[in-house]
This record gives sequence, C-alpha cells and structure tokens, in this order.
Amino acid sequence: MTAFVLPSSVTVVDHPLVRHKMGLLRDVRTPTALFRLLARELSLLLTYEATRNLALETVEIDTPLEPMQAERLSGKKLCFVSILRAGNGILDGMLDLVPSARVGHVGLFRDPQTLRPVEYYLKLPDDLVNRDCIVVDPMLATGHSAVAAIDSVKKAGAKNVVFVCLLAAPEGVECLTQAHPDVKVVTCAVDRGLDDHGYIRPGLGDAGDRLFGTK
Ligand SMILES: O=P(O)(O)OC[C@H]1O[C@H](OP(=O)(O)OP(=O)(O)O)[C@H](O)[C@@H]1O
Ligand SMILES: O=c1cc[nH]c(=O)[nH]1
Ligand SMILES: [Mg+2]
Repeated sequence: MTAFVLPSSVTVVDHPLVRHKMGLLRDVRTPTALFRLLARELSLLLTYEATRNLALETVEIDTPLEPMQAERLSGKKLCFVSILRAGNGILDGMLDLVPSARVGHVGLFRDPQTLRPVEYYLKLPDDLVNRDCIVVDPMLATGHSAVAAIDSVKKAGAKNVVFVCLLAAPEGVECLTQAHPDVKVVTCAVDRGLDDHGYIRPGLGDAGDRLFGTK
C-alpha cells in the first residue's frame, strides 16, 4: 500500500484550540448539546482559514485622532453552500463571521449500501458566477457527496470553490482532488481511513446523528 501524501490543495488547521476541540467532539461521551457547540466553534476557526484570501480594498476613515487608510472587504460577496443535513451544523458559525454571505443548500443522503449520494434538494442563489463559494459538510468520507455538491455549484456558475469540513478520510481527499483539482480543502484533521461501512476511522461517528440527536 502506498503512503497517503496530503495534496497541496488541502489545509489541515492544526491549531491547539482546534486539536483540543476535536478531541472533545470525537469523544463518544460528548452529549448532543456540547457536540453542536463544538461544531459551531470549530466552524469559526475553519472559516478564518477558508477566507484567508478574501480581497480587501482601502478606504479613508477618521479615527478619533486622525485620518487614515483602513481596509475592508471588497464588494465581492460570498456564498456558503451547506450539504444537508449535517452541513447546517457548521453553517451557523460561518454566518456569525460573515453575516452578509448568501446561502445555498444541497440535500444529499448517502445510500448505506452503495455509499453513493442521493440528491433530494437543491436551492442555490442565482448569481453564483459573481461569488466565491464555500461548500460545507462536517465529513469528507468517500468524497462522493462533496463531489456531487461541487458539481452542482459549478453547474450553477460558481468558479472559485473551497470545501470546508471538520474531518476527512484520505479516500475522500483523493476522490475530491481528482474530480475537482481546483478546489481547496480546509479541514481540522485527516484520519486513518474508511471502514467497510464507509465510516471514517477513528472518526467521530455519524455527524448528522450526533448534531441532531437522531440516534
Ligand atoms: O463522503 P461521503 O462518503 O459521501 O460521506 C459523507 C456524507 O455522509 C454524511 O451525510 P449523510 O449521508 O449521513 O446525511 P446527513 O447529513 O443527512 O446525516 C456527511 O454529512 C456527508 O454528507
Ligand atoms: O464517518 C462518517 C462517514 C460519513 N458520514 C458521517 O457522518 N460519518
Ligand atoms: Mg449522517
């Protein structure tokens, strides 16, 4: 077996705060309310990294003491696209940081037999051509859900796409970077690999069920 080499398009945010919170998130004893809070906090830290290259413009302002050239984000607006349903667990924190972002939703569930995504909903802003797009889902397992969601946002016109997740498997990273080599990935960790049911190991279990308390 050849060793997995992390592609340069993938950023693992390995800040101590992220590592600490990921340990708590993974712990089977962590209850739903805390899991949700941790996912939200981690999404803030991931958004910080995912928006690193946002364009700035210079504006004249007056401080209480003197005029100065300040910076602010240039007019180009962002679009966050949540892969339902677990993506919503990290969307809210991202909107706290960028409240003006537009939001799209791609409803996908993974068929447990084939591990292939089944689309049941799609609603995207109609001006994606003009927006940088950040697609969010806590888990990148086989990678097929992320690939399908990014296929949809590109078909709708998005040109500049970043994928943000809490946890990735090497198999998912490979699948996504092959299908969409232009898409940057920002994650908190890349784990050992997938088990026979397509779960990330050691992982954190089923993100949707843990976020919403459905199991
Ligand atoms: O990389 P993949 O192998 O495609 O798997 C990852 C997908 O599986 C989970 O969703 P799930 O199908 O459990 O739906 P849910 O969000 O409704 O729980 C997860 O949130 C991803 O969307
Ligand atoms: O480990 C995994 C894999 C897919 N989806 C999850 O929620 N967890
Ligand atoms: Mg799920």
